[in-house]
Amino acid sequence: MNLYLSGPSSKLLKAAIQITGSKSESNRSLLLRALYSNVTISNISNSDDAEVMEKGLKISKGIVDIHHAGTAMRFLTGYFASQESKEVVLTGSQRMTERPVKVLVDALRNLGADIEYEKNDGYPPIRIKGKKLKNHSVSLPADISSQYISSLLLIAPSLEKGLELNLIGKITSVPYIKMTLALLNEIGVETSFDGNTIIVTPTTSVEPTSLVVESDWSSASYFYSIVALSAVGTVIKLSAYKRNSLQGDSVLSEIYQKLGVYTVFEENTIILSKTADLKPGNLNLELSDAPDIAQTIAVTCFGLGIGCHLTGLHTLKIKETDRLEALDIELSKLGASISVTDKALTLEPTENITADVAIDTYNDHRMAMAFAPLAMKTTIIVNDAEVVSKSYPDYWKDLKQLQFSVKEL
Ligand SMILES: O=C(O)C1=C[C@@H](OP(=O)(O)O)[C@@H](O)[C@H](O)C1
Ligand SMILES: C=C(OP(=O)(O)O)C(=O)O
Repeated sequence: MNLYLSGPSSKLLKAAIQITGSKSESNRSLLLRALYSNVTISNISNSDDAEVMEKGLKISKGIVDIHHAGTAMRFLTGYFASQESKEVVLTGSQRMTERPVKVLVDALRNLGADIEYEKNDGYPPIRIKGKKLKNHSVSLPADISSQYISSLLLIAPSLEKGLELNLIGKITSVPYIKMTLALLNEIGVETSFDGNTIIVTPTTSVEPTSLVVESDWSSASYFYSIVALSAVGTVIKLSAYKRNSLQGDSVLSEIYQKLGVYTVFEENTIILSKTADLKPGNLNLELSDAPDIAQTIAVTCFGLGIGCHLTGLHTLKIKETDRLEALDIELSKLGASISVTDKALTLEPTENITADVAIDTYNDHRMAMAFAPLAMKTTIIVNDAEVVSKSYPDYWKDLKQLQFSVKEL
């Protein structure tokens, strides 16, 4: 499905949108519920990634296909490795077979797991024979993906002696590790994170706990972008958010203030207002704590005609696509002056945006969602627009609510 988009006739927007639950919090909560049956969950994400996670957790034998869901791949690897009597082959989309799992598999093997590669060493598909994991201490590199660490932490309290992790190298995507620990704490598991060492106490049962998933901040980023590209006076309300978010992407409220978007909290709603037409000379940001909002920010800056220098992007090459390359190609088509390395992106200020360009999305939901706000400035085509369902199935419906014209080609 390719979509032709144009923005609302008035650039002064007023709207209120309910955003689905965080896929990161949902997939952690689902795993914890599978381990501790008296955990209940509300505001769970309606995304494909949460759906494949929920289905995967119910399978005991045979093939578990998690499609494009990185968290499901990594979290289920730890889960199945520690579940006696289960034997599965965990696999996913073509792209998933190119996303590395070696660091996690090595760590689990060191704990005693039985995991074999079905095709290429270091990559899915993998055959996992569940076992009681005997060891309780392991070291692993922490600079490639935090999902490996979260996977180990999620099963940690169910291990006989708990778990001690020694993290090697510069820890990446730290807020996601803290989110995992916070959710463990919420169900009553004791943890500590001191320097490079994380310790999780063994826990056989937990008190009945109801986990309320906060709505997804990465999904909110596209509305921050739309507000930044709109006229002064625009107000968009998003729910349901928490003042003390576990999601690192909540840093959006600080970042977009530099682009004239002011955020206030009112109960469980964030109110985004365009208060000024700001044009900072150049936006310099280090995003290793919030990699998923890099595409949104790069596209917003392009739409505003300002330059940016984004660093800390070393994880982007192994996500749904090589996001640095994809941004380079697609922003260039629109007339951007952009350069990328394997961990940074630099955009020069440009005045003009080429109209009616068809943006390729590379099976990456965030390519589709990050480029759509440019319809505030020009007409644009988004190819294979259905990719958004990975994290935000209602995205196009919600843009229509903002009076965007969304037409199938
Ligand atoms: O743990 C999580 O829920 C996630 C961690 C991040 O991945 P990396 O740790 O691989 O950067 C992030 O990009 C992904 O969307 C979700
Ligand atoms: C990187 C992402 O997801 P995952 O790694 O879970 O596939 C994402 O949603 O941007």
